[in-house]
Amino acid sequence: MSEKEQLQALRVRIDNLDEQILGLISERARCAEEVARVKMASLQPGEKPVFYRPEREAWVLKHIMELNQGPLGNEEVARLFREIMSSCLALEHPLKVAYLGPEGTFTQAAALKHFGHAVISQPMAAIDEVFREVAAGAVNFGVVPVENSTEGAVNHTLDSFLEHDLVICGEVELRIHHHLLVGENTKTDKISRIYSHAQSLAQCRKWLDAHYPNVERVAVSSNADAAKRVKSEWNSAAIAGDMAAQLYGLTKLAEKIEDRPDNSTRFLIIGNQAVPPTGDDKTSIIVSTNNKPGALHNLLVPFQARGIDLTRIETRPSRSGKWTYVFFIDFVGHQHDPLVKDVLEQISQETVAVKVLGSYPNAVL
Ligand SMILES: O=C(O)C(=O)C[C@]1(C(=O)O)C=C[C@@H](O)C=C1
Repeated sequence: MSEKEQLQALRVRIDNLDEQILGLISERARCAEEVARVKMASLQPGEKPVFYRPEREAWVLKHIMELNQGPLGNEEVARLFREIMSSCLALEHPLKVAYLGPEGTFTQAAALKHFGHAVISQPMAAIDEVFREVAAGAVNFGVVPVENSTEGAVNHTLDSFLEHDLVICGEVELRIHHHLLVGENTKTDKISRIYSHAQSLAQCRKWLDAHYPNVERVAVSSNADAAKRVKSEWNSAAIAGDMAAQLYGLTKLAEKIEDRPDNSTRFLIIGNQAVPPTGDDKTSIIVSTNNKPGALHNLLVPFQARGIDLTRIETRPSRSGKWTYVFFIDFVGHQHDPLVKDVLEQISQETVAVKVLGSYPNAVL
């Protein structure tokens, strides 16, 4: 067979497979519509339907990854199914999600990675605004950054939990790749200013010291804002990611300039809905202790005694008294697990206050 004939035969097979895939996706979507009808029909008076089920979504994605035998990688197939589920959920009920904007930020990329592209995503100017939109019920969920592997905690997010009564419903981790971006009018040999968010400038500090030691570094409100500014300036560049580059039509003068190749950011999904256990969960709590010697040690011993793994601990000023602190603690397990219930009971006896921010599935993707 000639190359042309071979390609033709293969394309006929692909067309045939696509038709079958389309038929199956449509059948799945009809099932999701049916699921929505069942959810609506079984509501008690005054009860609101819960269309989005993160525990079920986590199960579906893990199941697909377990079944997958290639040649596509696990992450790739999970991403495809994430989008199918996102479209099915939008048929049931379109989700509104607020994120730390503007458009083109890594937080938007995290929101789309977690919910898929069928959500209605709304950029907010500040982390606190994301919390307020969710608390007011203007959107179903919010997405905010909480920690970066190079730069540590995002304090605005931690502090917002002290002011709002919201639940953590999920987490998403994103590999952060920064690029040096320029516009079509930029004179690349005359760059005198580099814009980016302070955290991104910090994540690229060594690269900047080596390549642009004498260029002014200007911290702005987001990487997307940085990208927007360079469009109209001929002597400046921005550090931002792929989404911002695409959105503002910038080109990459240098790619992946972050100092650490494993640079990642963890984001939280905040909402009003408690998530049932999946068997692979994490719980986040805030604890305030007496300002006494050994308070932190006493707080941690009950976890150690039960073999519960702590995945993170952060300290922040409590805002209710000078030199008093609260601890943000993440650990493995769900608040309904007997062992976790037990540890929460014990620490609530030994501390001033314990607040469970939520139990949620470990990030699948
Ligand atoms: O199983 C459900 O409850 C559904 O609504 C279906 C479905 C899906 O498409 O698989 C859609 C949205 C939910 O977030 C979880 C799963």
